[in-house]
Amino acid sequence: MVYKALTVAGSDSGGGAGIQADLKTFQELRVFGMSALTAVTAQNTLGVQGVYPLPPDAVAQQMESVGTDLGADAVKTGMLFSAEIIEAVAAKVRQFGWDRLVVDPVMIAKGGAPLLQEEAVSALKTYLLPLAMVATPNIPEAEALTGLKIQSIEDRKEAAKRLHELGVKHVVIKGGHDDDGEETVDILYDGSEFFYFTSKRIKTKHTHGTGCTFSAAIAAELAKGKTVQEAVQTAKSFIQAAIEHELGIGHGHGPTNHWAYRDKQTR
Ligand SMILES: Nc1ncnc2c1ncn2[C@@H]1O[C@H](COP(=O)(O)OP(=O)(O)OP(=O)(O)O)[C@@H](O)[C@H]1O
Ligand SMILES: Cc1ncc(CO)c(N)n1
Repeated sequence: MVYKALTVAGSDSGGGAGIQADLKTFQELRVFGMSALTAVTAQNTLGVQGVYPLPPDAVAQQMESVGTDLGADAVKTGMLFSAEIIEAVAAKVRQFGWDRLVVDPVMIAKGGAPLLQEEAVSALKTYLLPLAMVATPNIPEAEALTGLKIQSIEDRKEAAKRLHELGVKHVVIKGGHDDDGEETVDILYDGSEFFYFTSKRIKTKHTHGTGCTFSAAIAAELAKGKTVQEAVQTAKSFIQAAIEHELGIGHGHGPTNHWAYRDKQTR
């Protein structure tokens, strides 16, 4: 059986985040990867040097090409840049009935460069999040989407409930940014229960693209027909291995190691 996943995201020339992280992750998890590019970024481990969005029609046409021929068992979105691109992407998701949809609401790169225009946040809430099977905000993104200030686990649970009310079926609020403590905890809310995915916090500066890789791994597992809980568990193990076995390349915040999870399985 060949499982297929489509990523709708931006290109990271440095190869650690965006489309490149997504396709590498799909491949590592034995899922055929396809892409619709939303923007080209000139980017490396030191930061983002340039952002060149594509016309919304070009994004829609790439999705149309995939949808009318190959089809997709799961779809994920990453950097979408503008309200116009968000509307175009949501329309195609509806047209093809892509219900195994993971929305990673990418807003700001680690170095502070904006990857989503501020006025596009409401478009994300209106058009795309209601279609999501899973959404994976980090803490600052969950704050921007809900208007809440998130400090405690209780605050994160409240934010998850608010996002569920927008129509997101499963909300994962990631704990990478909560840098106290020895553990990272990702919280999953399915509308009735909370589930916790905990791992040892790794002390490293090489975390470029962790969010992209994590959400791509969820999409890959959903493409295989796994449940959301199973998919999040595999994604957590995948990103843990990728952070733990850092590559140590570039002069700034380096990429994670996309082949580490497979190495661990086959060793
Ligand atoms: N230092 C760390 N040690 C272990 N796991 C981590 C660490 N940092 C992040 N993670 C995990 O990586 C995943 C992504 O979380 P994070 O909050 O960093 O996403 P993000 O901010 O959206 O990433 P980015 O925007 O850089 O792509 C989560 O599963 C989180 O628990
Ligand atoms: C293209 C792109 N998408 C997402 C992120 C967030 O990590 C990034 N840095 N670059």
